[in-house]
Amino acid sequence: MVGRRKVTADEHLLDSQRSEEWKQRAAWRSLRILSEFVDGFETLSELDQTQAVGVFGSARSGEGTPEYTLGRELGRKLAEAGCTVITGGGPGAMEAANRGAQDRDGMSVGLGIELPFEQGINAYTDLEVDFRYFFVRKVMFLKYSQGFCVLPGGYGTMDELFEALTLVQTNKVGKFPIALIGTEFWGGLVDWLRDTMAKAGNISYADLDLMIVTDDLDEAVDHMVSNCK
Ligand SMILES: C/C(=C\CNc1ncnc2c1ncn2[C@@H]1O[C@H](COP(=O)(O)O)[C@@H](O)[C@H]1O)CO
Repeated sequence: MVGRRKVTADEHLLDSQRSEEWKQRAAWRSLRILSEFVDGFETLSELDQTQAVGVFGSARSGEGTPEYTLGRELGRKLAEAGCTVITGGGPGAMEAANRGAQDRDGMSVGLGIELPFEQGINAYTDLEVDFRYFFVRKVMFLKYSQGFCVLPGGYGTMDELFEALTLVQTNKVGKFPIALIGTEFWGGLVDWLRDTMAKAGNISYADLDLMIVTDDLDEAVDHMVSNCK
């Protein structure tokens, strides 16, 4: 613990300021990482038979916010379409989507992450796995989801979105539908991607078509169902 803050496994692994002995032990940490992959694959293998959609979005969109309402409705619609809903298992938009899936008796999955401040997985999951390492958890999102719906969010959401986009852009994964939900929230980013990033030649204009931007949840869900790999 640092003060009242818990030192996480990610922090231990990434800390470059430790003693030689500490650095030697980092090599053994790979076994712990391996065991986390094994646990994740074992627990989530039952999802191999389902069509699953990952939902990303802000941990801070609490109950009562428009984003929470949107996330819950999205979870409901995904479940009605027969999709399993996979989230980060946290609060805010993640909780909303898990809750919506359960509202319609859909399968609701939470991939939790160890954080410096204890929080636990939200109360609306049927299947959950807790990860110590963010990067292991990311592999699970990508392995077990066939598409992604992205609600308004912050850095965590951006990280997850751009990881998915990069994998599709570089052909590391095949067809992977991505829907950004909320034109007002996402519009500025998409304008910047086109008018600055694509204009500078850092992505191609065709790369903008790797995602749709919509306010229509039915359109987002249709995009998932008709394009899932
Ligand atoms: C900030 C608070 C809690 C954070 N708890 C999280 N639990 C699970 N997953 C999380 C958490 N925070 C971020 N994530 C992942 O990133 C995305 C949301 O990040 P953003 O920066 O809020 O957009 C989300 O999809 C998760 O996978 C206390 O309220």
